[in-house]
Amino acid sequence: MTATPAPIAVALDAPDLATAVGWAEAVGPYVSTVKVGLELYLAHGHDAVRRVRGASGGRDLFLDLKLHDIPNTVAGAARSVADLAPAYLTVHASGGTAMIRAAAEALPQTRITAVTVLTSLSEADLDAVGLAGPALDAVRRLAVLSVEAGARALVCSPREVAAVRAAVGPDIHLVTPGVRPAGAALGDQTRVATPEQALADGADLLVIGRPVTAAADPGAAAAAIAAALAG
Ligand SMILES: O=C(O)c1cc(=O)[nH]c(=O)n1[C@@H]1O[C@H](COP(=O)(O)O)[C@@H](O)[C@H]1O
Repeated sequence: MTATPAPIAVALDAPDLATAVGWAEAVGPYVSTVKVGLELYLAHGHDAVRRVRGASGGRDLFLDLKLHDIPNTVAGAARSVADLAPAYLTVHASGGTAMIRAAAEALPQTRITAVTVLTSLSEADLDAVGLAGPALDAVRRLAVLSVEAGARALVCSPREVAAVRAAVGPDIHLVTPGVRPAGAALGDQTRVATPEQALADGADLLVIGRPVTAAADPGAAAAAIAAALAG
């Protein structure tokens, strides 16, 4: 077990609970956080969250449900997961100020984490959905709006993290998916950087899924990334 686990949230995007529990056990010694997202939560719910958290050795919980609805509904959804005491709960920043505030008020102990612009989206994708202009402009605008509404963490790509840090200051946790060790397959991610670069640019927590969980030995993959970050 490493003395200080690395600031990594491993995305436990597994089709079944047994696989997710195995990954959580393997990576728990090396990482600070485990992330449960829609694939696992929608199939197995609260029980899955408790099981993987236990298997990880009690690492912090990042509950990635990307809530996006009217404020009353989002507040209710946030209350529905209060007993899991997540350190982070995601909402889509584009849901707007009142929605983010409703989540923050419903779950004051949790860092409501606003997802700015998905790391899978390219500049061309943004054009197509009517968000013309550099991704950075939209990310920065949504970041500032979210923090003003009570978000205490933000998700952006590692390419934008330095600019977002400059815009929101030191107290907001910046979380970056779209992290790929050099040479790793990008999959569906487009706005990416290496773990070392993301951390150097000011990220507090790196979300990493397939580079760890698709490896032959997920524990060894997590340990290698953690060691690279420590070095
Ligand atoms: O909110 C997230 O965690 C998230 C936001 C985002 O913009 N991009 C993104 O990839 N994610 C999540 O981060 C994880 C990335 O997984 P890999 O691409 O396998 O490393 C997945 O669980 C995504 O759902």
